[in-house]
Amino acid sequence: MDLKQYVTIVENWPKEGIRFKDITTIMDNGPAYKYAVDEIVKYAREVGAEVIVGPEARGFIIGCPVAYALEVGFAPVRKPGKLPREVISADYGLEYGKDTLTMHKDAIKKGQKVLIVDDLLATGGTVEATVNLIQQLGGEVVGAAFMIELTYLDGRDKLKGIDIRTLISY
Ligand SMILES: O=P(O)(O)OC[C@H]1O[C@H](OP(=O)(O)OP(=O)(O)O)[C@H](O)[C@@H]1O
Ligand SMILES: Nc1ncnc2[nH]cnc12
Repeated sequence: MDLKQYVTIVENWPKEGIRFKDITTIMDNGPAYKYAVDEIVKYAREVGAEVIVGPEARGFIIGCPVAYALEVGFAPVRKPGKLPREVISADYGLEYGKDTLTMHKDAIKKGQKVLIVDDLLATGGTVEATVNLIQQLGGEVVGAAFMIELTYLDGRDKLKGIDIRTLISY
């Protein structure tokens, strides 16, 4: 399937100069959504993922159905003040901003094989912070999977040593 045809490009959103890749037009198409999830499920099986970790909010849209299909758990990465119990934190930069990410302290077991799933790899800041969180908890990052990669932002440079799978690139 040519998944790219289902991505909508929105010019100058949320800021002047950004070409926003809107994935809601993948999600609202049943076969396209299923194809994207199934491709990441295949990859998750290859790398032996024991738990899926996904960053708020678009990482939930794609990460949760992957975890469901594999019958493994899903651990959310959230912005500060959202998780109710004891958390660990990591700072990161975005294509259009700066923020902090958190995870529950008991979200990952030591030595657990973790696959990070998100909709899109841009500068790599979100995933770099997510890797930091998983490693603080003693998890082993076995891969990172995205529907979309913005290759011109060189996100892979921040993720040296991590196996990366993407379905569409710009
Ligand atoms: O590679 P990076 O430069 O870090 O950018 C990629 C991240 O940016 C977007 O999330 P955003 O923070 O906009 O939050 P959202 O999912 O809640 O919309 C996207 O869903 C990725 O998580
Ligand atoms: N250009 C972009 N489109 C969609 N999501 C993004 N997250 C970071 N950069 C993005």
